[in-house]
Amino acid sequence: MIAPTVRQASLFPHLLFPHWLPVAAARPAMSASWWQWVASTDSLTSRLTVAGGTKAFRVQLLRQTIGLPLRDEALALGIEPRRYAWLREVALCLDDMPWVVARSVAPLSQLQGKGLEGLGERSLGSWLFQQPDLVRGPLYATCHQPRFVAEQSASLLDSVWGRRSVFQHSGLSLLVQEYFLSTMADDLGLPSR
Ligand SMILES: C=C(O[C@@H]1C=C(C(=O)O)C=C[C@H]1O)C(=O)O
Repeated sequence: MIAPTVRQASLFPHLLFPHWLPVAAARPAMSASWWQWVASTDSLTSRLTVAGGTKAFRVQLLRQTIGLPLRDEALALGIEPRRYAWLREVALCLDDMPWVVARSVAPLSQLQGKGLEGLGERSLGSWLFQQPDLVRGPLYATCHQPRFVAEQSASLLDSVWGRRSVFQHSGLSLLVQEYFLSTMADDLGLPSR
């Protein structure tokens, strides 16, 4: 594959981007404003709450079930594709306007005793970032649209940037995939890429 020039990467990222790139490799195609969001490693819930100002932050649970992960999700978690997993899809909303949609995946066999099944509309981040031994793996970025399963998630598919990483905590590997929507760009005056 011939390496794209910075100009090509910024003009036609969809054509030149493999699905997931290490976040630093995606930087030439990303504005500085978006880099601040996509490359951040602290809690997205906290950042959205602050950025939203007086807007009310809410986690809208779109779907939470047991099912088979997508092939690239299983690869990211280092599990067999045919292994059942905990699947969670949410929209992170400010004043009921979705700014981010997220899909998280964890191997079912690793969930015992973690209490994640009862998370409901509490933010996964509020649980994750309380774990003292939490380790976050490298961040990857994409400009491709998310592949969600829940119908209402699919209708939200207007992602500007996506990112994902694997969190490790006491024997649990949790893949968290977050897609920043154009509604967030509009509300915060962020660039289109
Ligand atoms: C990982 C975090 O949790 C957020 C909340 C999620 C949820 O409730 O399912 C999913 C992804 C995150 O954007 C975070 O706040 O950084």
